Amino acid sequence: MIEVKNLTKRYGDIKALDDISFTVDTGEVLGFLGPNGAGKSTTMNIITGYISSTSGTVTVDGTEILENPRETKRKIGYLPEIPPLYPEMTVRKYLEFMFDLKKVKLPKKEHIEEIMRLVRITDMADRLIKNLSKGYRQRVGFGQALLGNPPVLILDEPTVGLDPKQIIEIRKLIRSLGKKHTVIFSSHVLSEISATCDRIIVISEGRLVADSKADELSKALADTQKLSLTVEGSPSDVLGEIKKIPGVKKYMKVRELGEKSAVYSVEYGNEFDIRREVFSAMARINAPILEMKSGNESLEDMFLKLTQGAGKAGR
Ligand SMILES: Nc1ncnc2c1ncn2[C@@H]1O[C@H](COP(=O)(O)OP(=O)(O)OP(=O)(O)O)[C@@H](O)[C@H]1O
Repeated sequence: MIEVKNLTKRYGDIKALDDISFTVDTGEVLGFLGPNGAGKSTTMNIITGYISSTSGTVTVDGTEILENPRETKRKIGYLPEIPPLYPEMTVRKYLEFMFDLKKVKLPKKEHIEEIMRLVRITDMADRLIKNLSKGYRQRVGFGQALLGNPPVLILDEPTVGLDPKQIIEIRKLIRSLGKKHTVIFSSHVLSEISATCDRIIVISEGRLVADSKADELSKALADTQKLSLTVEGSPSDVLGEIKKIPGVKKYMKVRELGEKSAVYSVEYGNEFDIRREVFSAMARINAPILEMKSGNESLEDMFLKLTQGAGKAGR
């Protein structure tokens, strides 16, 4: 359905995208994951025809965005990071306005009613957009993206700034839209993407570093867990005991805290939960644990791992 080929984008000296290629099949929900500044918005803006690439092509259902912008754009519903809403309009007026702007050729009233039902904003139809909560405003943004029933939906960080309840609702909405549409949706949060997508593409500094099924990537990234410990006692005794615990892969003293205690970092296999063993081991050597924190890998760790092992998670 979507074919992105050798996309490169320069902004002056900055190479925002460096030879990115991927395809998205019909009906697939693709997550586009990357830290801030990785090039997600740039890619989405090129796919939707808002900006041009320096080189490379984007084809949507057989038509090329640069050669055939009008026809190609009609196949795409786009929800930018900041949806283009008019706060002084009511929800219904705004959707009618966007319907006209997009020159949609469907029965207007019925189509807008259907979309409002789908994104569950019918109750808000006559409210001014400026009086809506952020979650409802985001739904109105989804509504405008759906005008004309485009087969492809491109959603740029659709859950940013929403509270946890709103995030769950929007995830549900994306999953239900994924039944009828091909969806690309970007985020810098792995859990966000893995909860909603079939497949994940990761970009970092403008390069594609992983392309894999959602569950495979989460599994690959989650094979190691980390524990941070603050323990009072002799570091050599503490490290000697940690070393003996089954499942421990890496361990080190991170820093000393005064004369008596130190912070340690322990990495262990995901199939283990070593917290109880750590507790018993430290009790054996009479070394009180002052703090124990489980920490999954940070996004930075994860990108480092992916960038170093680029292609490993690929399919
Ligand atoms: N109009 C522009 N002029 C110059 N540089 C730009 C422009 N737009 C983006 N960039 C740069 O291109 C790179 C990619 O930016 P982009 O906005 O695509 O990243 P992103 O992954 O969407 O990040 P974010 O989540 O922060 O929006 C960044 O280094 C950014 O500073």
